[in-house]
This record gives sequence, structure tokens and C-alpha cells, in this order.
Amino acid sequence: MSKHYGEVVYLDVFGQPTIIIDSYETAVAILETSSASTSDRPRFVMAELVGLGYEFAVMGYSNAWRQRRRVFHSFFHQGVVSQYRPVHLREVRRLLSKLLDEPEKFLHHSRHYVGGAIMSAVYGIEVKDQNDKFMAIAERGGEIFSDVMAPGRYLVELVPLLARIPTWFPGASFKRKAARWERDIHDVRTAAYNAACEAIARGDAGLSMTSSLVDNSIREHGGVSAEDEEIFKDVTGVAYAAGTDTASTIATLTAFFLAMVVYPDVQRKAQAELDEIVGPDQLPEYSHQKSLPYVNAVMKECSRWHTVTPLLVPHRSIKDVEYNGYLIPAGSVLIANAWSMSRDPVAYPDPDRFMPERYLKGGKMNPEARDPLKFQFGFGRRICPGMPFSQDSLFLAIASVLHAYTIRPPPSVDDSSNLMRLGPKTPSGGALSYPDPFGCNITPRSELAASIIQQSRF
Ligand code: HEM
Repeated sequence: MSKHYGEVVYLDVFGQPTIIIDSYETAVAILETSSASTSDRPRFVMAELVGLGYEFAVMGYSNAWRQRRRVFHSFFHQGVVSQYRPVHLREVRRLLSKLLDEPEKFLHHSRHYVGGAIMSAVYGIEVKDQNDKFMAIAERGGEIFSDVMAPGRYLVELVPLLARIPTWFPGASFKRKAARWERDIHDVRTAAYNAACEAIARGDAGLSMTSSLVDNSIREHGGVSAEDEEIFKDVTGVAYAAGTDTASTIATLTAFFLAMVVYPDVQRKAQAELDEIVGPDQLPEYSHQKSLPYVNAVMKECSRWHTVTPLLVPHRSIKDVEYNGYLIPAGSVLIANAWSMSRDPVAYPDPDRFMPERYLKGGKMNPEARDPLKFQFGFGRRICPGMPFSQDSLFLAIASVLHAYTIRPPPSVDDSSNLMRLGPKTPSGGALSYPDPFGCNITPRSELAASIIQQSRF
């Protein structure tokens, strides 16, 4: 888009000033340097109608948002996420073991890997069953989130007055849908939270975000006030929803499997590095991460190659902002086009190609290469607070799967032109983007690898 219209595009959408930001540098100038003025959110009417207003991800730049974000941050910032590593390590052994038994269900197992870690971290609940009800609730919540946050999908976003028409009114199908979905969203916020509180009351709860919040409250105030209980449900609910649903980390992990199918040379290079650093007798640990530049580069390239949230989540300006001689009026909706940033041919020559080498120089991470995490997780005061947790989760899965398994195209894909068709596509539709469905053939790299996985079963 910037090729034709420039890096900042102004649109008047039914009287609503809307700015599309196409370049990374411009996004930093507007959303980071001026973040005190550009960290509000526009109103998401459909999200409110389905009950998603409790998520601080959709709240305006207010005290309620600040309060919830502060609580969330205290459990997920870079300095504390290592406390969840034992959980990721347990879940990755489960993932490897399931891949041995049912490799064709790799996407399903990946969902359980990501969701299992977040369920433990947030509620102290261990997900064992393939058909776990809490996983199903979160996945349903994720589908609804992606639908209602899709830009331009609902007329009510442009004409909020429509939200007042009665449900039976002709053309009010969006309201009937919202009424049905409200029950699902209510379950996301309360079902696992209530189960965790029951376990705390019985005295058999695992250590978690919920148990810490409740225990601290009892210690400091002698109990949990009704007001605090609402905040605890909001904050644990958003962590569970954002971490477990069909989005984010899972979409990046799916892109990893796809990239390994399409680019076998990359896979071989990453495996050679793992063989040298980790060796054949054990599985990767976090202590290996610093010595695995190529695997780290694969992980970064997965995030860039497949953009999970192509238009991120819109911000809104609360004051006039000047950028490069232009005036961005207060009240503008600010949309950062992460898809276009990920395809910037200057930062990423041959951008559709999966090429971890772009982040490396002399066998080490190249500090001059643009790190895609700087835009794929948003900007300024709204930057994704779940990034450190999701990076820990992704590293361990990517390193462990590559170390133990070979990922090949399914037998039905017999030549390279068919393979390339599996590559990334310009996203369309929902707020969250997923690679198209694909199959792959996953087999242990050696008998030793299979036996290590067997031994680590629990
Ligand atoms: C690959 C994984 C992920 C990606 C690509 C991703 C991306 C994003 C993006 C683009 C935003 C909006 C940022 C902005 O408005 O500028 C966001 C916000 C958010 N994310 Fe993530 N996310 C991921 C994983 C997670 C995880 C695992 C969690 C929870 C543990 C999480 C929790 C949140 C929350 C709570 C917000 C709202 C922040 C706010 O509005 O203040 N995310 N994420």
C-alpha cells in the first residue's frame, strides 16, 4: 500500500478520521514516541455486545485499563516468566510424546501444548484430557474474538446507534448472534476461575496466578473483596483467552510446521546446530537457548513470515499529534499494518522467502537486522504484555520438535511447486490470521530420539 499512497494514509470512514500506518519507522514515531497521546482504543461495539468489554485489550486508556494491565504485568514481565519454565518443560514432553503416538494430529497437540502451559500458569489446572472442557471454552472464545474484532465486518462499528435496535428487528441478526456468544464469553471469564477458586478452597490448588492473587488478598485484607474479585476474573480471563485461544502463539507454531515442510534445508541446518549443542542423548533445555542462534533465528522468522495479527489491534489518539508536518487529529483511529511491515523489501529482501539467515552475521544474531518482534506484538504502552511468555513457549516447542523429529511434506505433495503453494498468503477475513490447513509427515529422527521421548513420558 505504501508504494502507491505513502507510509501514512488518511481515510475518512463515515466521518471517523482513520490513519493507516504502513511503515515500521512511522509506527514507532506515532505509537511509541507519542504513546502518551496514542494509546487509547477505539470503541469496539460488537466486542462490547458479546461481553468482551471486560478484557483490558479492548478497554480505553483509562484507570480501569491501567489497574488491570499492572496486575497482568506483575505475573508476565520478562523478569518473572522464567517461573513458568518448568510448566513449559512438562508440557513439551507431553507434546513430543503425543507426536510419537498420533503425528497426524500435530496441530491439535500444539494447541494443547500452548493451552496446557497457560492453564497451569493462570489457574493451576493441568490439562490432561484431549477433550478438555476449559480448552474448548477458550478456543470458542478465540473464534468469537477474531470474528468481532475483524475490521469492517459489522456495520454497527460504523453506526453505533444500531446497537440500540431490538433483537427481533429485521436486520438485527448481529444482535441475535451477540446474545448467543455472550454466554460463551461469560464462560471464558468465569468457568476456569471458579474451578481454580474451588480447588483453592479445598486446599488442593496448584501454584498459579489465581492462587497468588487470592492468597495475597487474604493475607493483606483478610479476604477477597467483591471489587477485587471482578479485577481478578478480568485479568486471569484475558491471560487465559489471549494465551489459549486459537490465536497468537498457536498460529506462530503452526507457521513453524509449515515452514519446515516447505524449507527442508532450514530444518537440516537447525538440526545440525541442535546436534552440536544439545547432543543426541538429551532434549533441549532453556540453558541451551543462548548457544542456538540458528534456532532463535528460525523462531524470529516464523513470527515475521506469518503475521498473526495483520492489522494488530487499533489504537486511538486522545490529543492532536504532529507527524512529519501532518496533523493527526485527536480522536483518530490508528491502524498499524504489521503485514506490510513484515513484507518491507528493504528490511527483508525477498520477503516471502523463509530465511533465518537474515537475522545472523558471522554465526551470531545480527543486532542490525530488524527484529520482527518489534512490530508483530504491537507498540508503545499497548505492546503485548504476553510476549515474554509466548517466546518461552515457542522456543521450547520449536527446539524440541526439531531435535526429536523430522518434518516432511505429506505424500500427496510431490513436487516443489506444490510445496510453495503452501507458503504464506496475503491475509483476509478475521482479526487473527492462520496458515491455511496443511498436512505433514512427522517421524522421530532416530531410534535414540524415540526412546528418549518414551522415557520422558509421565
Ligand atoms: C505469538 C503470540 C502473540 C502475538 C503475535 C500477540 C500479539 C498482540 C498484539 C499485536 C497486541 C496488540 C498490541 C497493540 O495494541 O499495540 C496484543 C495485545 C495483548 N496481548 Fe498478545 N500476542 C501474543 C501472545 C500473547 C499471550 C501468550 C498473551 C497472554 C499470556 C497475550 C496477552 C495480550 C494482552 C493482555 C494484550 C492487551 C494489551 C493492552 O491492550 O494493553 N498475548 N498482543
